[in-house]
Amino acid sequence: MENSTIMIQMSDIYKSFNNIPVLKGISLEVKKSEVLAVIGPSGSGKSTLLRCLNTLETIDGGSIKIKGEYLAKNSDGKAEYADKKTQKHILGQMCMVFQQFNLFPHMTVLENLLEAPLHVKNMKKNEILPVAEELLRKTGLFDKRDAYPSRLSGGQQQRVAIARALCMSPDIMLFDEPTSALDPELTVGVLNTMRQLAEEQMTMIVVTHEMGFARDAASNVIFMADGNIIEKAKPHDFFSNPQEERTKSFLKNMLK
Ligand SMILES: Nc1ncnc2c1ncn2[C@@H]1O[C@H](COP(=O)(O)OP(=O)(O)OP(=O)(O)O)[C@@H](O)[C@H]1O
Repeated sequence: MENSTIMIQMSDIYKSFNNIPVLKGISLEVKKSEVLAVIGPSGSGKSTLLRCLNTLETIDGGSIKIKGEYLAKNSDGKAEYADKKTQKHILGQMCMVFQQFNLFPHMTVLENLLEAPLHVKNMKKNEILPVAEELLRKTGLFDKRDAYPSRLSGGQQQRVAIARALCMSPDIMLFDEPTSALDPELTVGVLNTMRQLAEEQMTMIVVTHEMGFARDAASNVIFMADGNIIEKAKPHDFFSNPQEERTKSFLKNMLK
């Protein structure tokens, strides 16, 4: 159940690629422990929205606040980013999981988990090892700890990617279509791991085409089309009684 602390606040976000607007004044808020599902047609700007949150893309206008701290501030209609130190501090609180798992192929599963805590956070191995092992147990991957990623199924690799992100103890997890590259039978394990995280009160934004997950694991759903948020609602209302025509026709196609 979400509480009232605002973890993410995006206000009036604009982003263009080659003068073509992709985000057209997006505003949203995510509260602590909220699971926000972002759905919408291909090209509507969902991935760009997430990528702007973790600075893989920069915004042109608007502001982004994470846990009350400005990552980017609106200044005369333009976005002005915080200094590098502040950015690093803010970004250290968020981890992102991608469609392609992006594991280090030359490292074992365990080494993948330990890499960032050891070399980004400068933690000691005896501090982080028990955390990593516990995460591997939780995601059902403990017996794979010494395997290389190429030996794992896509679903297992994605669960490693999630465990690796969690090893950084983030307050916020961003998921960009985490099951889209997986065969349907492999999505279940990944979605179950995400459901478990949601039950443990992790604050999450999940860009997904998995309507089942959005319906029963999300606390709120937004529908994006053409760079705008068209509709935002609680999952039950969103799926049983969408208000906007574009949402209705999207859902009709997706739930066919
Ligand atoms: N780096 C880039 N350079 C140029 N155009 C881009 C870039 N990244 C995204 N776009 C364009 O921005 C628009 C939105 O893309 P985005 O990936 O955010 O959509 P999406 O809703 O996540 O789509 P999908 O569901 O297919 O992943 C698309 O028209 C895309 O071609």
